[in-house]
Formats: sequence, structure tokens, C-alpha cells
Amino acid sequence: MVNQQPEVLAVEPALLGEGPLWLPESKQLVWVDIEGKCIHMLSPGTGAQRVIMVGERISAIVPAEDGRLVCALQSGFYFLDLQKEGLEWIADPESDQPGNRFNDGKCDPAGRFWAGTMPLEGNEPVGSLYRLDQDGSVRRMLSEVRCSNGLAWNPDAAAMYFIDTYTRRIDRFDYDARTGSIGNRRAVVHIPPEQGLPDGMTIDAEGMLWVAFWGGSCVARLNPGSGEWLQRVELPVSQVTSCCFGGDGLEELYITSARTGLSEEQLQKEPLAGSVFRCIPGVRGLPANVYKLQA
Ligand SMILES: O=C(O)[C@H](O)[C@@H](O)[C@H](O)[C@H](O)CO
Ligand SMILES: [Zn+2]
Repeated sequence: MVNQQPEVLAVEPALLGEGPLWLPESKQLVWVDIEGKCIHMLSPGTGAQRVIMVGERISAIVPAEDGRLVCALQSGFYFLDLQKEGLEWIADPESDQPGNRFNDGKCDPAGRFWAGTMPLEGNEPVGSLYRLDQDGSVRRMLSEVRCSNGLAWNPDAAAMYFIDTYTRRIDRFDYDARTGSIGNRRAVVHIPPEQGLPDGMTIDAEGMLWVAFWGGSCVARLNPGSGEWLQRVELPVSQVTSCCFGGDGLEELYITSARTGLSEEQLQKEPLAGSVFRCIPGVRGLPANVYKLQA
């Protein structure tokens, strides 16, 4: 069954919804509200919901192999124990840059957590992309980033895709799963200005990218090999932020959005801004990579 008509989920709209993640064991969708400073959890099967207040900006969540989550907060990387709702600090590579905050993040196929930063104000290239390794050490992998977004690795783990939103590009790197190194950066898709800004991204089982468009009211399926636009899911909100596959067979696409920055007038036109949407796009996703702990 293919149903590209997105439905809105009955959840509280976020100021800046981001970072959707499907937890297959508990069949839950998790996402963050960066400006609402909280984590949302939803069991779509039962409708059960939970909100975890974090107390500072939180921008990305990944599962750890022991059942905890690893999060990127404004003050760095943390473990989060969902039972105790306790945070355990890991590292902060930008303690000397109070004008920046973390943004999007994902694990690579070998279990390292990659997350990047952006300035709180403006779009100067003062952010970086970092890699948190299994031993808790952090390495700067890219610098001069404006708004770090959209990470994905292809199914054979030979390529990493990355979006620095204001470049209006999707870039590909050669990726080495053994060492975690990246190289040979090149643009694979250039986004025309009328499409909005490329934001969060995920990849499907066929190696095609699903990119959310901030200011573009859609998620699009793009072929990173040819640059071709294959499919588009239109949404009734302009600021579409990110997406992930979920559901029992990873056949559903969950999509986050934002209301922050919209005027009263714009909010009247798009009352669902900040909501989470779901559609059945007709292709399956890949399970989220998990953060591996040191043996
Ligand atoms: O969603 C994100 O990744 C950022 O947190 C947002 O702030 C937007 O991408 C950015 O503002 C676009 O201009
Ligand atoms: Zn984003």
C-alpha cells in the first residue's frame, strides 16, 4: 500500500521539531523540540505519549546499544537513561563557543555518533561537524559549517551524505567504516532557491535520500547518484525539518516540522506548523544506526 497523503499525528506541536528516531524494540517514535527544550515520545500503536523536559536545547538523539540514548544538547554530548530520566555528561567540544549550539546528528554504521553545530544567531560558517567515538573522545571532522544537518550513510557503508543547509547542496563523502574517516567531498545535488532550504535527511533501503525542505513544504526523494528528484510528499506546513522511517517493517515515513519564526498571520495559514506527520511512501527505510559502547 502506498499512501503519500500525509496524516497529522495527534501530538502537541513543537516550536522546532527535529531529529525523529524510530525505536524498533519499543515501537516508539522519539523526536526533539529544540526550542521547547524537550524530548517527545509516541507509541503510534497505542497513542501513548511522553514528554521529557531537558532544560536546555536538545537537537539530536540516537539509540545506544545498552538501551540508553545518546543526545546532543547545547552543552555537549550526554547519555540519557529513559527510566531514570537522568543525563550523564560525555563531552563538550564547543565549551569555548557559547554562541553556537548543536544541531542534527546520527550514528554511522560502525556506531560512532556524528553531530554538528550552528550559530544561535545568523549563518556565519562558525559551526563544525564532530564525531563522538566509542571511547567518549570527540574529533572535529569538518569546520566552517553554517548549519549542520542531514546526515546519512548509504546501505553498503561506503558513502556519507551531509547537508550544510545554507550551501543548498547535498554533499557526498567517501566513508571508511573501519576508521570513521571521510574524504573526497563533492556535491551530488544542488537545490534551486525556490525549493526552500535542505534540512534533515534519511536514506531508504534502495539508497535514495529523503530530504526535508525548510521553507519548501515538502519532503523529497532524491537519487544521490543522478541528482534526480524521484518523489515528493507535500505537507500543509512550510518549515519541514526532518524525517525518519518507522513502523514494524520500516514502511512508514515520519516527518517533523517547526512553528518557530512564523508570524501570527503565517500561523493562521498553517495551523499545523510544528506537528508530526506520517505517510506510507512505498519504499522501506533502514534501521537507525546504534551507538556502540566500548567493550
Ligand atoms: O532545523 C534545523 O536544522 C535548524 O535547527 C533550524 O534552525 C533550521 O534548519 C534553520 O533555521 C534553517 O534556516
Ligand atoms: Zn535540521
